[in-house]
Amino acid sequence: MPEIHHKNQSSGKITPICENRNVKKKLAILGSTGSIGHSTLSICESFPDRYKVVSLAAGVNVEAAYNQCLQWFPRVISMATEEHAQRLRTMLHQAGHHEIEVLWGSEGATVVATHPEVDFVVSAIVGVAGLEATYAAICAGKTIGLANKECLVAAGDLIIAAAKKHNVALLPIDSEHNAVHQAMRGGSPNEVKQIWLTASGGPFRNTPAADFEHITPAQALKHPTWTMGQRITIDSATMMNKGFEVIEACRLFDLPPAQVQVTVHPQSTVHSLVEFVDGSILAQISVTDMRLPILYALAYPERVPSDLTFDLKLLSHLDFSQPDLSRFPCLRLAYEAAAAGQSACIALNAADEIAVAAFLAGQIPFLGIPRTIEKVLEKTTHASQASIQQVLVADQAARELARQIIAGV
Ligand SMILES: NC(=O)C1=CN([C@@H]2O[C@H](COP(=O)(O)OP(=O)(O)OC[C@H]3O[C@@H](n4cnc5c(N)ncnc54)[C@H](OP(=O)(O)O)[C@@H]3O)[C@@H](O)[C@H]2O)C=CC1
Ligand SMILES: CC(=O)[C@@H](O)[C@H](O)COP(=O)(O)O
Ligand SMILES: [Mn+2]
Repeated sequence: MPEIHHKNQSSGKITPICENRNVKKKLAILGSTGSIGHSTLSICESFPDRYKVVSLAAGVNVEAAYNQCLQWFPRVISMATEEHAQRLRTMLHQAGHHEIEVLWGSEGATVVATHPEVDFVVSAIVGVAGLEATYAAICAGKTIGLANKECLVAAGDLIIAAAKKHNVALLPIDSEHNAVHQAMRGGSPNEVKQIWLTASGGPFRNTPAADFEHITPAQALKHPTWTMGQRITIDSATMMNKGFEVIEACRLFDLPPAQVQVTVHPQSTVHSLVEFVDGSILAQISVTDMRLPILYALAYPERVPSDLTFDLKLLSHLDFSQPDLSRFPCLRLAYEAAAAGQSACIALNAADEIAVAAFLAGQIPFLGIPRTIEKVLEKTTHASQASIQQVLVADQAARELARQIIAGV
């Protein structure tokens, strides 16, 4: 059995580099209190002369948002609800900080993302909750560091069209797409034969099918190689995360699903591969630490020196194998949704979000996640969504359907 190295995401600090740069990139961070938000702020700490935090958006973690305000003094911060914004405002006012504007909801996050001083937006709110603000940032001409894959699953066509129209760079932070983005610099798009997204296989890579029904949330939340938020961790356990990533890759790199392959690579050191028509395969290899793809996106097109070094000994044993679609039906469902079109992709993501929450709440078993999604997809009819508002309407309908299925109505 090969030894798989320990998770090291965001462990330790990158040695701070002071460069006395005159021009700093000015950042909005959507999802600042989450795993990606935390890693992004760690980069800002390490490169104080390169990056300045202008605005933040968070959900319900008022304590963390308050601490970030005291460290970064953003011009504006937004919370998920009015109640959470009011609690944060009160804490800031009691500490004598009246200068930080506190907003809430999707509108508040949109103000954060489109702030006139901001030139780079890190999109890392989890789920479709981040869609409106990300879309608005693109339309406002901001460069996007995109971690939020659900945006591309639900509204990929609209996002890509807006990015083209406004000449905006969408720089992938998701580790696999970041790897593909790096490898793509080795050839032109029409020279690509196919891409290979690596999948860790999650905590149940070797679990027999008969045991899947009894998987608990605590077991599913133990990702073997990455430390991440709860939704993506469960999605990795079902391999829906890889399904979303297939759709994300189709959108970002303008490829049909047949040219986006998945290979199970439990070491999570090869972050993905691009196969070119001449037979060459370019892979991106680095530490299992999200700060590297975040730094790549923030610094692009430059490369910034860091001490996120990779130990070549970790390449002494690498495994790659085919995913097992019978034990991981979510990956099959995602390929089917990708082929079926936008309405199916919206339903795929919405049903998954509801089903994952129900699993974590102990309302459905692990296998209830794919069962719920499959039933929602069966009942989803094709319609065209020509605006973000129409996407959100379809998203709400699919959520309602998933809730009804879970309730057994
Ligand atoms: N973590 C990772 O390594 C990777 C993550 N991604 C993607 O990045 C995104 C973020 O993931 P991750 O950081 O792990 O997730 P987390 O759950 O750790 O963080 C989610 C963030 O979103 C905020 N949030 C949730 N709901 C709302 C809302 N309604 N309004 C405003 N903010 C909200 C949370 O705020 P609060 O905590 O205050 O409630 C938190 O800041 C996801 O789309 C994920 O798929 C992609 C690749 C890797
Ligand atoms: C870090 C990252 O990009 C995650 O999306 C990761 O890929 C999840 O691991 P899985 O490969 O198990 O889905
Ligand atoms: Mn990923």
